[in-house]
Amino acid sequence: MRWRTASGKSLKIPVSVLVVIHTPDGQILLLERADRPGFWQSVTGSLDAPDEPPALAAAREVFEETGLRVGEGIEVAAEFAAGEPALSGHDSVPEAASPVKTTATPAASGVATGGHLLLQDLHIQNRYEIFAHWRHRYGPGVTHNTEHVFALPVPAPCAVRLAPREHLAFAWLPWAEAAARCFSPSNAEAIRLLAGRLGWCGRAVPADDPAPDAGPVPCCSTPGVRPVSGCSVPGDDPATPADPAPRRP
Ligand SMILES: Nc1nc2c(c(=O)[nH]1)N=C([C@H](O)[C@H](O)COP(=O)(O)OP(=O)(O)OP(=O)(O)O)CN2
Repeated sequence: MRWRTASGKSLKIPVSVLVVIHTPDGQILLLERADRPGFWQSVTGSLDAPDEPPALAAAREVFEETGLRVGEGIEVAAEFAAGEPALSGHDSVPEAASPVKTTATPAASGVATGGHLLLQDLHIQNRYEIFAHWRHRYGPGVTHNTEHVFALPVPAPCAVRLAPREHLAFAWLPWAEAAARCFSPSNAEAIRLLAGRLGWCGRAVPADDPAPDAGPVPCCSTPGVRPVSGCSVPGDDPATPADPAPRRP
């Protein structure tokens, strides 16, 4: 979102949220940016106003970008659970998405209802250098952005309602594939962190007290599950997306 200055110029506030939407078994929802096709990411967005609480911004961005409402249950259509798109229109389920498993129980109508969606504040703040190609959207001299990280567990992969001006497609991917596909280093790191915490790597790791000499969690880049502080930026402007874009209709 943009913040309008007194002069009427619309500028982004350099404080944003990142919301990793995931299933219990490590499927991650990724969205393909409309302004950069082939660039995939979790839900992101800047604060609407300097005093907007990050948790509210996270819930707002989730709704704007996916149609999912934090605090409400979701419906997983039986057809989608079987691997077919549940919604018509611009939404798509790219072939790259893994076979869908659902823990929800189909009701007589063919629609299964999940539990309430609860946002989880991971209490992680990443401070990253803003890519050169996006710096013009911020005020003069602004070079860094602070990103607050949240997770949103959902019971099963579901079709989402995209905001066509912001995104072209969505995909549910296994966590390792999703992390590899994200263009944003801090997004990939958050997914790997969740994989360590939730045991998708093969073993669960306690969040608060990883053994100091335990070494890295297999298949996670983050040793233990210590919060990321100050995400490193390997390159300023990624010339190409992490992976070729999944197929779209
Ligand atoms: N090292 C960097 N990592 C990341 C950067 C970056 O500039 N450097 N940027 C992002 C953001 O995903 C990207 O800037 C988009 O941010 P977002 O706030 O979602 O902006 P949008 O234009 O999509 O939208 P609003 O919803 O209007 O805020 C990630 N990592």
